[in-house]
Amino acid sequence: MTTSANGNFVRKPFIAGNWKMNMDHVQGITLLQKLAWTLSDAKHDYNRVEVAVFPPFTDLRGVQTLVQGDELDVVYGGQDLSQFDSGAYTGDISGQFLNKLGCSYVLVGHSERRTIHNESDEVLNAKVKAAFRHEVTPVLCVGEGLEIRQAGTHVEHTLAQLRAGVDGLTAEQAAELVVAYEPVWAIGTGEVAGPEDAQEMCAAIRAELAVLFDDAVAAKTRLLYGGSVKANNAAAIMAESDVDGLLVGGASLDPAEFANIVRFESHLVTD
Ligand SMILES: O=C(CO)COP(=O)(O)O
Repeated sequence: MTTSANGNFVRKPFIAGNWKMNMDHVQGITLLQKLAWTLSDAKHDYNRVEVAVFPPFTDLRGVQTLVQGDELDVVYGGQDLSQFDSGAYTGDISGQFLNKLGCSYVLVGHSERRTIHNESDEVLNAKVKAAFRHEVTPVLCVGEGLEIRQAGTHVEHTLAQLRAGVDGLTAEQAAELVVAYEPVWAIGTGEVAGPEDAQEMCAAIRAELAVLFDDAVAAKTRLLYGGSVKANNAAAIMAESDVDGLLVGGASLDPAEFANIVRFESHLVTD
């Protein structure tokens, strides 16, 4: 992350937990309550670091009720949305429904959607646009598999996904968008990309946004890293100048561990 002379962050850090297909709606409420209590005990400043969770669709109504009832500052979002607004699309979820449930964000193009559900760049671009149509901010996920990393073409590959994902967006939308770099080989494997790998790609994404839009957009878009993030590696990754946040899978299911990731600032090594 980048700080200005007064110690404030230039872009507000964003720490997000992707619960994937874990936690039924009862378990989800317990997890969120524990997370909120832990952060409250630690006097977490939500104005300084934004905290988001991405529960399964079936948990969202319960999450909304808890967030509203207890006036939590945690924001939340869906893990996917349809590129369509309504109609005969069995099993799909409209961005309008997510908006109505108070979702601030939605994940688009997670590698598990790209691989298991064969979602193409064209479909993902339509989903990004659908999210904006319904006033839900998309978190566009990009990243390479192991073979591409080994071939050394990971930057090219990831930037191609980025270009396809943001095609046709306005500068204003691009500045609001969040992009998550998640190298597939580092997801759920315990294999974490080093802070320098995260920085290399986030810097490349920012430079590409400056080319596709302009410098002002590139300076605003928040870029996340995801892949085997834990409390013990979060601070080092967040110390990189172009990394503005973390998209956490497994470790977000443990409220104490996730709270420690949110509180990465207390783990920063100071000279
Ligand atoms: O895919 C991820 C978050 O979206 C990362 O998952 P893990 O943190 O479990 O590696």
